[in-house]
Amino acid sequence: FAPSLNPGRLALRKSQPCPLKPAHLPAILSDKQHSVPAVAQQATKGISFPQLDGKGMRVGIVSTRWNAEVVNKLKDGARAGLKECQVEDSNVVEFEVPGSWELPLACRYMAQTQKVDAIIAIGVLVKGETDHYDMIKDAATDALMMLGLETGIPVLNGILGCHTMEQAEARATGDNNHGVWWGKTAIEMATLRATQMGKGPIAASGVEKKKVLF
Ligand SMILES: Nc1c(NC[C@H](O)[C@H](O)[C@H](O)CO)[nH]c(=O)[nH]c1=O
Ligand SMILES: CC(=O)[C@@H](O)COP(=O)(O)O
Repeated sequence: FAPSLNPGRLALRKSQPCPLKPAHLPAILSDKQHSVPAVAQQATKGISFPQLDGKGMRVGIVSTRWNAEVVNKLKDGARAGLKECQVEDSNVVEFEVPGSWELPLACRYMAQTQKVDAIIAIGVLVKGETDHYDMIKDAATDALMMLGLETGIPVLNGILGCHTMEQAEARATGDNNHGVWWGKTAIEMATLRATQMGKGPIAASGVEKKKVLF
């Protein structure tokens, strides 16, 4: 079992049983011997991050007003994740769109300015009575992926596709707030872009101050 790189997470979780089958243990041990109650598995889900330095990085958050209550919690999580990476509040630019369908285009407007190091798109799709959910879920997530590949700017997929509002709430709450991971993932990918492509950090370069588009 590889320990978390983030001491904070490790400290929070050290009293919980490890749900992973340690790679170095003999294969003779059955999965059953490693099984843990569902609740513990849920609590230990997630990802660890290396030490990240987002100083001087400028990050966009585009979010929906659909399912605003949960979306706002995810946004809080994303801001907290960015803060943990030393991104200054003044370097987080935010705007809203009606629904998840609108996220890719709004993110594209933001990406085209070339004044952000990463963009986090946040929305919550909850399956209703019609096929509308499936149409939006696949199209919007594909479009976000294409946008990142097309522009080279990391575009985070912060769209939750849930069958119930409870599922969405659970993923926007406490230690399971996915927004925190999205914030950190944004900085990890922006750092990769900076080191591999020599692009960014935007705020440190002062580029964003030359012409204000948003
Ligand atoms: N049902 C949900 C929507 N629907 C709205 C669409 O995203 C879009 O705004 C409309 O079709 C106009 O283009 N959006 C969500 O984000 N979440 C939903 O659960
Ligand atoms: C605009 C919508 O998202 C809506 O038409 C979806 O309807 P439903 O959630 O009942 O499938």
